[in-house]
Amino acid sequence: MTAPDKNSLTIGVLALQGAFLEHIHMLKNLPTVSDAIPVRTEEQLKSIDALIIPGGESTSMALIAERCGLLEPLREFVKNKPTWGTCAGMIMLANEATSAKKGGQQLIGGLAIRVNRNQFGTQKESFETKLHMPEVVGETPFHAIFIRAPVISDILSEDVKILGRLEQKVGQTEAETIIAVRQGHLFATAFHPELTYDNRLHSYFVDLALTYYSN
Ligand SMILES: NC(=O)CC[C@H](N)C(=O)O
Repeated sequence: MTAPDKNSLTIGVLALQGAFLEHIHMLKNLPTVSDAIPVRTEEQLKSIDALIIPGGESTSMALIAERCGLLEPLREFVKNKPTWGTCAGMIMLANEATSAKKGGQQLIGGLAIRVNRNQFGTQKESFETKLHMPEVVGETPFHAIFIRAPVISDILSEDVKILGRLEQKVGQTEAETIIAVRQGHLFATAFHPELTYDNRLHSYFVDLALTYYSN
């Protein structure tokens, strides 16, 4: 792995659709981030050390990425650069998705999980809950916002580590359902951490990327 010659990173946020500005604001407050930029072109993708794929609508994001010729460059990027998918971004990073758009939808893939889209129902069924994720954020629980969120229904490789589960049953969805995972340099969360004032998940991801490049 070619190490970027620095101890702070340029992080990109895929800015085709969805909640990308909020991620950029969170990243700009971290001392280990030298720059946080919106990514809309292959050139911008080449200039960053790590990427966040935000929440939004995975079907629209995939269509726009395809039209901009970004789908293949993104597939190459995630092979060896740290990437974090949140909500729709997690769907994009997954190798497989159920409840996908009729006729199928394009994914970037790379993360060996199967996700189920819109697990909790429509916008009305959005909810907030506390999550205990000690390996990610220490002992203080993280306040998580789920908006038409997916869940991780299956883990497809032993390399995938479970980092978070629902603590209680939500509607028809059982407690213990997986909502955060990591596979080496790839990280995925089913909720929207950029919509809180808590930047511990962003900090975790930047540390993951710094560690990845220093090894
Ligand atoms: N908040 C979100 O990112 C929602 C994801 C959306 N339901 C999708 O399938 O893409």
